[in-house]
Amino acid sequence: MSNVKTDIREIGLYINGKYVPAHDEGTFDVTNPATQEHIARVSEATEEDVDYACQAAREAFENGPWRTMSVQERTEKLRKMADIIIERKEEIARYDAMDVGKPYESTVAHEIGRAANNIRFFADFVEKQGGETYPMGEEYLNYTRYEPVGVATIITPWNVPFMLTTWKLGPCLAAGNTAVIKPAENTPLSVSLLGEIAKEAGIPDGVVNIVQGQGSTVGTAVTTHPEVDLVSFTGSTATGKKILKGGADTLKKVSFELGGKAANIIFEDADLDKAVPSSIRAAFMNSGQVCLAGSRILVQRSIFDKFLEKFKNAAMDLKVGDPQEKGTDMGPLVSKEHYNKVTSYFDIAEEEGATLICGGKRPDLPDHLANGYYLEPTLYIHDDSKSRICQEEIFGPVVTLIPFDTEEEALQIANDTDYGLNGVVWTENLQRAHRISHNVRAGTIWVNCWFVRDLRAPFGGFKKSGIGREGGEHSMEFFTEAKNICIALQ
Ligand SMILES: NC(=O)C1=CN([C@@H]2O[C@H](COP(=O)(O)OP(=O)(O)OC[C@H]3O[C@@H](n4cnc5c(N)ncnc54)[C@H](OP(=O)(O)O)[C@@H]3O)[C@@H](O)[C@H]2O)C=CC1
Ligand SMILES: CCCCCC/C=C/C(=O)O
Repeated sequence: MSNVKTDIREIGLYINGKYVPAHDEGTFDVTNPATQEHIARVSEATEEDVDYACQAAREAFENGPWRTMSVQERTEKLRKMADIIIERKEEIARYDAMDVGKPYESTVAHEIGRAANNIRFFADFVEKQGGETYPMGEEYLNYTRYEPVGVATIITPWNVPFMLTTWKLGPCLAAGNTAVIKPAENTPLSVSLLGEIAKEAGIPDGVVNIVQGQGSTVGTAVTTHPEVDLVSFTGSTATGKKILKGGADTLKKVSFELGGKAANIIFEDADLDKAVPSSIRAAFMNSGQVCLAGSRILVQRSIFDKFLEKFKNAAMDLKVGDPQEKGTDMGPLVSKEHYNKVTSYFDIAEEEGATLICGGKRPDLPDHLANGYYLEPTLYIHDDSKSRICQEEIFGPVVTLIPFDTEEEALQIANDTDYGLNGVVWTENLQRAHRISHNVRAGTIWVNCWFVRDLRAPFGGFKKSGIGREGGEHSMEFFTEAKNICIALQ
């Protein structure tokens, strides 16, 4: 079976270097959230398929050339993979636009380049990686090797399917592990291409495998399989807990990037010409379906009205529409189920006494988009930081403005959450910027900017936003076992 491209795409599982149907030939359908059109029929992995994929990954790890080939040879193949991703970036971005509803223009301009860079960066990283040596006088010498762990499961969410998968696959493969990837069921298209991309890059069969299907079945099977040594997961906190429990019996090593509810704190001395457009991006990029979204905007009372007016005008200027079209800022939400979840917060907000400033409904759109899951950028004001709209991850184009008076109050509100993925501070006062950055309990703090990424930096969450860190040496630490070798010299 090939990864055939017709109007309705037929997508197989990718196991041991081939696209194959499921054992029982079962499939599931994928729809385009912009229109509800049926766009793909995807093989749904059974437990036998998951077992076949995990065994293939194990065999490739133990007996294939991947783990033992020279770093130069391995990284050459990874760089080739990155080159192919760039060559095929339009196609990959079209796929993300089709099943996620992600605006094509920004995906092709930013996300796919980042995806290629995720692979290239870790190829470069391992090539430069050294080890430690600890001489014990003239008698003994210790030296350290960083060896691959084994078979990794990579589970990614629907909001950024391709880029987030490569963010894990890059260090996984660079370290010499093999992988079984399970993309989100709603958005299998772009990630399915990684099989043929790996093959073309010369990566041996069995090193990259892709199983498709539901989280509750295929996800559970692949994260509890005895041949799987480590699980790198990005998704919700609720699923993270299940994976941790399911992996306990076989002591799987885990790295979790989970949900968020970031505070974006705007002090009265902030440069609003920068803070407003950046806060708009933080609120509404990817229709707000972003773990790092600045969904709680804390604004100092003395500038509250001024900020509100500018922010509201900018939000209402965003173009909501067809993700395939140029100029679209916000596409639809990913699915009916998710649309229902997000819109349920409109009732919750009303019950909680929040003030609706704009949005809270579907936009008027042309007939061909009448069935899409679109929402207007939605803005509330609420001063109860304990309310559900201020506490829960809505994961849609819905943000709440919360007024504050003092720095202490801003910090108290910012930290009043179970999450701790990231925070944002806008101020021209250097001392205050440091103070706030040190005291917000989150894995990344952006000062006078948002979502600026250096792939060497640690990335991950405090509290219920994750376990472990990704990025540079942090990813490599997860995907390797450090081994000490002690040699008697006399
Ligand atoms: N911290 C970070 O870097 C990021 C975090 N996220 C978080 O991801 C979440 C959004 O994604 P969402 O899809 O709703 O999250 P889910 O946790 O529902 O799904 C994420 C992935 O896990 C799979 N999955 C679901 N149940 C299980 C299970 N029991 N065992 C194994 N795998 C399972 C899903 O498959 P299926 O879809 O088929 O059910 C999907 O592939 C948000 O909370 C967001 O904050 C998103 C991006 C970045
Ligand atoms: C629309 C892009 C959102 C990306 C969210 C997660 C980012 C992770 C990373 O940069 O590694």
